Amino acid sequence: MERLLVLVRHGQSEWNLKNLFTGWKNPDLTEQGVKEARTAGQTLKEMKLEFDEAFTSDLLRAQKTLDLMQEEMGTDLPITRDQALNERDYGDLTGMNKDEARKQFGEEQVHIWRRSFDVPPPGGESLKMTAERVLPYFDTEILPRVLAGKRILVSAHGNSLRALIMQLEGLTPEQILKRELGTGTPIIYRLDEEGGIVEKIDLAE
Ligand SMILES: O=C(O)[C@@H](CO)OP(=O)(O)O
Repeated sequence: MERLLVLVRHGQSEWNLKNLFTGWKNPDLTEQGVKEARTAGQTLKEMKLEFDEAFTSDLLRAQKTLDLMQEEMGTDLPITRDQALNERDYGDLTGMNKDEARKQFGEEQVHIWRRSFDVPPPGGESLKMTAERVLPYFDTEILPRVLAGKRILVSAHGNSLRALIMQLEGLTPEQILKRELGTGTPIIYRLDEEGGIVEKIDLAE
């Protein structure tokens, strides 16, 4: 039985390009983001990976990434969209330029908001809070399917995927916060019957 789980962060969005805190805002992909998504689909096709179902967030950039990947793979998978997989909510920082925020609040404070485990940005979610909604969803909706032999593709976001990867790979908060996920770069996992990792191929490495 092939217990295949592939995670992909959406391609570059307009707000990634403008260096704005994005969170639950809904910008589209840039031209480069479209290319990244297509390349991700082509790569999975070249690797002869096949899927039974796909999951994505409630946000356009992740949904569109999945659609473009499917176009390249020539598939029409059943898709489940859920806001549990959305990006971390950046609260009051949403829409602010990341360099401007550093000038206003200081480099260290902004780093704490972006990459500490349990300090939320004002009015937003910490990675811990993000994990508290992503992981129950993963554990009830996605993992059981993978363990039952369904091959699953997940298109989501930098911080919602960090939460997933932290659990999957058994990483500490320090380890996961150092891990940056490239846009449109799939990570391929094959799991054993208990959800342990048998094989991991990170196309960014
Ligand atoms: O702005 C955001 O929503 C995220 C992802 O682009 O940013 P960060 O890398 O700062 O968590």
